[in-house]
Amino acid sequence: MPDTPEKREPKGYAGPKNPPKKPRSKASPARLAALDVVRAVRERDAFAQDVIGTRIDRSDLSSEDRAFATKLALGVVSASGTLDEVIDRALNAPDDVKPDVRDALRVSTYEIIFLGKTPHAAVDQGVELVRSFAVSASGLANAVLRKIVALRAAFPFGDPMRDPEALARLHAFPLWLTRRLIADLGPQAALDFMRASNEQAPLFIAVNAAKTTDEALVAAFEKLDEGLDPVAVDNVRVPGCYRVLDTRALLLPEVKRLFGQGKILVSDAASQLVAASVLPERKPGSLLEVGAGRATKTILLQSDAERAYGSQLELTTLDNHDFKTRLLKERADRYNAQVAEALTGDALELDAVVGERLFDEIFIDAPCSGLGTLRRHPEIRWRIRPADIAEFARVQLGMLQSAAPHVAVGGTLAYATCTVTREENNGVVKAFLESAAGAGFELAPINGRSCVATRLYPGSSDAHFAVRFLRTA
Ligand SMILES: C[S@@+](CC[C@H](N)C(=O)[O-])C[C@H]1O[C@@H](n2cnc3c(N)ncnc32)[C@H](O)[C@@H]1O
Repeated sequence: MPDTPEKREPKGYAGPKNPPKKPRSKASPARLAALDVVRAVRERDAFAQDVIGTRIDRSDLSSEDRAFATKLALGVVSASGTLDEVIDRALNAPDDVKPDVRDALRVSTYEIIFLGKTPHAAVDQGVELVRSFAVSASGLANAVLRKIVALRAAFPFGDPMRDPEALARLHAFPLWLTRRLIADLGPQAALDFMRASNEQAPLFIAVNAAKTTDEALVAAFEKLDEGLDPVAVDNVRVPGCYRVLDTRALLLPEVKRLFGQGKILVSDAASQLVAASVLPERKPGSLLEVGAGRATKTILLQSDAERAYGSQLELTTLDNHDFKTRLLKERADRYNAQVAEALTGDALELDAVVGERLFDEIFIDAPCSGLGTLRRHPEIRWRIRPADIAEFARVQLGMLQSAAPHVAVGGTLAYATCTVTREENNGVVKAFLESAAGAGFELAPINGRSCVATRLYPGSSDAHFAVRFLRTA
């Protein structure tokens, strides 16, 4: 999903316009923190992870409370549409419930329906949560939550094996998206995808070869007695990628120092796989990275270049947001990733940005629906609309067509997304190859296959997609 500055928590942001009054209730601190996040995500159209970063990670909650608050907040945002449907079934006049009361009901309904919380505790805590900011609504909360406890046995209100609506409810997905996933991935992979989207994402780090070595990093973690597993995705070892077995390791001062020194960064394993896989066997003379954002792939590409070729690439980056280009420069600097030129401009009008320049490789990290990252971006699930997917596909195809004339003959054009819809992946590839701009390009193998297409299943990396086209004429 494209992100914009106004969706993020501004620096020094002190909280919502109408922060919940100091609790006069017995709601637990973790639930109050989760409610705070859920409310901010709704009111500010914010990203849950960003709000969790400011409101939970930096709070003085105990580590257990932080973990529970995070799980609750991510779960409630992920399931919000389904929670609303359940809440509405228990209300006589759904439209009369104020949004902040509904937020609190969502938290408790999530506990009742999806976490199997004991009825008494869930109702009690839900009422206390509402009482913490709206004493007058605590009676309503009590009545609604009791009805929801009674509804729990019938959830998902149908047979998920036969009824897509029940299947969608069971995994807290919009019905249209459930149908689309089944059509695009097949029933079993769609089911795996939906299940995995509701689980916590594993934590992967990348070793920045521009600053350190795998050996040094592994030794540093061993010294701290923290487990690291080397990662393979689809049987391909991802260079420099490790899974951190205990996420609390990130709180250790020694590990924080490694991040501060730019020796490691957090990045999903599939994202690391894509960066490593789009580099050709022989070092290209120049590479243009389109959709460079805040430099994560820029850093990975240069780190992989150090590994593969022993030196960094002549790398130009492009993004259409100036604030991202500024962030990219700062971040690339910290990670010692060399950027020859960081451009801001529209990749749909590449001629206007780079004139007649040719590159040995152009890599498009395309804006997309982001469905492969639902565990980390739970708000996408209920914000995305079918029309958005068609619009992403239009922009993606436009980016490829605009980039094609700027690839030198014999060079490569790589295209990546972090989504699973056929329309944005194979659909765009096909449309490009069939278009006039795609004449002279053919699909080139990537890791010995026709594409990278990582799947989402419990414990997996995110779902990413990548292809490489070779310019032959
Ligand atoms: C998938 S994100 C890139 C993530 C980034 N490469 C990273 O690793 O962090 C896609 C990026 O494309 C950028 N973008 C969207 N439309 C664009 C356009 N027309 N021209 C240039 N960049 C665009 C967005 O601002 C966003 O940063």
